[in-house]
Amino acid sequence: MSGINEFIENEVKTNDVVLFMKGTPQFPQCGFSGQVVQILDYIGVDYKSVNVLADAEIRQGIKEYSNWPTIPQLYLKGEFIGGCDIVREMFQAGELQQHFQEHGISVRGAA
Ligand SMILES: N[C@@H](CCC(=O)N[C@@H](CS)C(=O)NCC(=O)O)C(=O)O
Ligand code: FES
Repeated sequence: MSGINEFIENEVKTNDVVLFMKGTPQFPQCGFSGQVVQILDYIGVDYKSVNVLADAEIRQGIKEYSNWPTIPQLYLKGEFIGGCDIVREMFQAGELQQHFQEHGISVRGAA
């Protein structure tokens, strides 16, 4: 396994929620990444973010890791959830919040 794969695996296994994105939550560098940040902030979950624009190897490596061609990529407990479209659709259906809760992640307004 390459060093990049190990780095990615470590990130997604040691942090409950990880968002691979362009830019930072404070300053997203792309609207797709920004949308996922807004949804996660609205739901009120804590998450680790990784800026793929800071490292070309991570930008490429994360696509191979998940077999998904684009950024952003959201992970929950080591599992790839999806990109912007999937996250938005799940959020609008109330499924994202439910999914987090089912995995023991506290969300805003939940007991
Ligand atoms: N429909 C995608 C939108 C994300 C997307 O198209 N990302 C592009 C542009 S930011 C991307 O990551 N391209 C490959 C790259 O920039 O490395 C989703 O649901 O996440
Ligand atoms: S950086 Fe251009 S669409 Fe995301």
